[in-house]
Amino acid sequence: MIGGEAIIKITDACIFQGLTAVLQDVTFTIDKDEFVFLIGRTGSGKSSLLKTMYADLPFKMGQGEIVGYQLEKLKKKDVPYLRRKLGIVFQDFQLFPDRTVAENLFFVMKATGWKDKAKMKNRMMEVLLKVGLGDAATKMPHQLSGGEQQRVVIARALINQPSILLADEPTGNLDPDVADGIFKLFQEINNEGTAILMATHNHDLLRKYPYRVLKCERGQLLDSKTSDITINTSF
Ligand SMILES: Nc1ncnc2c1ncn2[C@@H]1O[C@H](COP(=O)(O)OP(=O)(O)OP(=O)(O)O)[C@@H](O)[C@H]1O
Repeated sequence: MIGGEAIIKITDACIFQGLTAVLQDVTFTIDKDEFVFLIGRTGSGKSSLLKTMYADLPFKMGQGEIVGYQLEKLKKKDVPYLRRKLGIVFQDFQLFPDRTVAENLFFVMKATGWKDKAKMKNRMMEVLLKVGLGDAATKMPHQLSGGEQQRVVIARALINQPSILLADEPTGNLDPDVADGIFKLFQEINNEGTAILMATHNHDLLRKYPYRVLKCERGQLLDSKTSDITINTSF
């Protein structure tokens, strides 16, 4: 186990897409309760880094520990357990369009070992209330706005009380006002003790909220804790 309050500790890692090294010498730590932005130009490696964190891409070099799992030693059978401890808000993890919101949430619960119907129903309502959608359980995704659908995706990510949320462009396709609401929801979740690592291209958010920044640039990962990072250029 990693000491202190770290939830993610990556040392000398290399992030690969196939045989191509997308990022090299990646070293960073994220503590419990931290909110961290992940930025960089399109194609610079943000999604690849996040995917490596939840074992969608193999961890081939260096050491990595996330929510108590050693990434370099991770077995295929461990992956679902790792993912249970992470909340993942990704654009390619969207809702099933032909199932209600409740069915979408129950699907994840069943897949992650929930069995007791009453407990499942309670938890479903809890996470929907948390994201401000207490009346959405019986709706189909297409009956919800883009922002509301994103809230359901966040509710789904919260089901198993993750200690960190990994989010890839969660405000990407939303109007600025709606995006702001979604961002505030992430802040609330963070204030209640869940760490957040959020990839974003949204300059306004970065200017408005001076959280720590990790930046993918020319095959390296820069950290605002230790380097001067410009957020105005080279997105
Ligand atoms: N499935 C894949 N197979 C092979 N190469 C990939 C794949 N996905 C991404 N890449 C490559 O890996 C590099 C990093 O891509 P990645 O998607 O991680 O960037 P990103 O910073 O998330 O970009 P964006 O801001 O556009 O989402 C790019 O050169 C990209 O072309």
